[in-house]
Amino acid sequence: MSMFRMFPSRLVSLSKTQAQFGPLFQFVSTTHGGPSSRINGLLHNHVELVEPRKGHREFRTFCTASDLAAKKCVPCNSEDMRSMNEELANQLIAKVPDWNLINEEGKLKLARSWKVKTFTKGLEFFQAIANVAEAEGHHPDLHLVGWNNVTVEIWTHSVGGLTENDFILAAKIDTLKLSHLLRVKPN
Ligand SMILES: C[C@H](O)[C@H](O)[C@H]1CNC2=NC(N)=NC(=O)C2=N1
Repeated sequence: MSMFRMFPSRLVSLSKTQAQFGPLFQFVSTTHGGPSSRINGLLHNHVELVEPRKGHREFRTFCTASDLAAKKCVPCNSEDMRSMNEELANQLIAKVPDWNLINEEGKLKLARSWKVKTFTKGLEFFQAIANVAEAEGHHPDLHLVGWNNVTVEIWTHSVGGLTENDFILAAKIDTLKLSHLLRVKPN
């Protein structure tokens, strides 16, 4: 499949850096937002062109959670960083199925909650996540409520929404071995 083809536009925005190196690709809709758009950037993962639906063409990337976890967050202050739309967020949330996609007054975020064994194990939990966040230069919002309820929210503050960085961080958090800190849910 040729890398550059004209497709009806689906306004999806990622930073150029992410589009070049990510398994995703960037649609650039024409200025008038009309039907033509171009794919640019490398398609790292198999992309399937789903049958056109009423003039739209849909793409599915097959990047997996481990693909996301193996990637690196890009600096959030790059000038071409923009938040993604809900459609792409709904596609990407499938790659990190234990996370929830929340919409807080129009602001999209990723969120996930756990119950920890003790208050101090909650702090250990945060420290393990903080180590990943510091290594990535991308940071979550951490909540420890009622001594053992932990919630992690991830979004890109510089754009006020979601970017691929957020999904990368969520996928990396999911690779951490933290079950020893967690209360086992009564079955
Ligand atoms: C320069 C550096 O990219 C910024 O300060 C980072 C730090 N960590 C961050 N974390 C998150 N979640 N969003 C940001 O916009 C952000 N910006």
